[in-house]
Amino acid sequence: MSDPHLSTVHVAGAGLIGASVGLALRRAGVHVTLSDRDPEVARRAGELGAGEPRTPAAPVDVFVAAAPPHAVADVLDAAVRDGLATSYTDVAGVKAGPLGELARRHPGLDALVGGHPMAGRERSGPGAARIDLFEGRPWILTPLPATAPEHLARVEALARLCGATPVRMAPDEHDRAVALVSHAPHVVAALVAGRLAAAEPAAVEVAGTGVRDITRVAESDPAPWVSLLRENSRSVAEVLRALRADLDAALDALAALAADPDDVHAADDVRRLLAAGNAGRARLPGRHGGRPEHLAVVPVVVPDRPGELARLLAAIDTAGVNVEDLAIEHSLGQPAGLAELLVRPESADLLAAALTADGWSVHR
Ligand SMILES: NC(=O)C1=CN([C@@H]2O[C@H](COP(=O)(O)OP(=O)(O)OC[C@H]3O[C@@H](n4cnc5c(N)ncnc54)[C@H](O)[C@@H]3O)[C@@H](O)[C@H]2O)C=CC1
Ligand SMILES: O=C(O)C(=O)Cc1ccc(O)cc1
Repeated sequence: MSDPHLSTVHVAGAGLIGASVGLALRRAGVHVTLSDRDPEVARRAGELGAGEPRTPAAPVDVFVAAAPPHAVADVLDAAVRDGLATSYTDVAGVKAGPLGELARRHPGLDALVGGHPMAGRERSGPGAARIDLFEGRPWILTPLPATAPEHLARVEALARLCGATPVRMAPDEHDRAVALVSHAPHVVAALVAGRLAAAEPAAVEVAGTGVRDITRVAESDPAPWVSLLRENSRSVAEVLRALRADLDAALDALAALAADPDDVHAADDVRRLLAAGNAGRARLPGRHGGRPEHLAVVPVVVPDRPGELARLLAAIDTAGVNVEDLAIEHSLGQPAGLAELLVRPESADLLAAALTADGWSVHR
């Protein structure tokens, strides 16, 4: 199929996702107009460069509904009735409900393709928008049985212009997938973080990076998540029920160990639960949304003096090794931090040797 025509887009809902879409499309040369239920939000998004805050003068190539999930069906319904575009899509985190509702209101509508970019932040509003938010991320497209190929191709082109990789799924397949990889984990993160809210200060103060890592998304504003969980309640409940069975198994094993610390069966049950975690985590795609990346870690001690990190980066550059990621562990009052350099396994020995030769303390 030849490249679909895509030079004008209207984004309705100029918050985090809508404004990020606008920024990315404008960079790609697309003419973007914006609207929001709150005109001040559209004005602010426009000021930040996400598009022109006005109704388009003529039908656009694609209309993007970037409003909260519960509002998407009404926003798309009004746009379709007003004939605002050639193709229609949305970005909501749940698909079967809103798209099913729209298909009921417009039977046979062939111009609609559901969409969901798998990228976000813990903050909302246009001020949190990022031009590169979708770079290298999957953008799930959920065509309906009536969707015509030209509209699917046009919305795929929009996802690509935003830097994302389009992935096709059926709407209910999407809802089950995001329940597993996003919605249920969000609830669990919130529950774990919730345990900290009323805990003894002395306990919270010794928290390390582990609890920080698994509770990152618990920083999010609850309101949009209530909306998502309401719309995807069945699929999320299914994942949480399975998790409850795992928790019960962990509790049984711990009770057995409390009664008899030498109970080898109970210890093996605990080991199996933790090993299942290793297996699940190993299946997660890498940062670029591709196949799992098994990166090696090269930990290096960085003295707590000005310029040391820059000196380390220069040494890595000299070694000619590509660092895929970098994390720094540092405790206040400690004379040194630990930089964890993530590299492809075949480069780890080379980097460790080069840094050691340059006088760095490499912990391997
Ligand atoms: N926040 C995230 O991490 C992600 C969110 N999404 C989806 O993107 C959509 C928007 O979410 P965010 O940008 O995060 O929220 P946001 O709160 O930053 O922006 C939503 C905007 O929609 C506007 N709005 C509400 N009702 C409207 C209506 N009827 N017509 C026009 N505008 C309306 C609000 O005034 C607000 O400015 C949601 O459907 C969400 O599920 C998708 C991927 C990631
Ligand atoms: O933080 C993460 O892991 C995300 O992937 C963010 C995210 C949040 C909400 C969505 O609907 C989609 C993606």
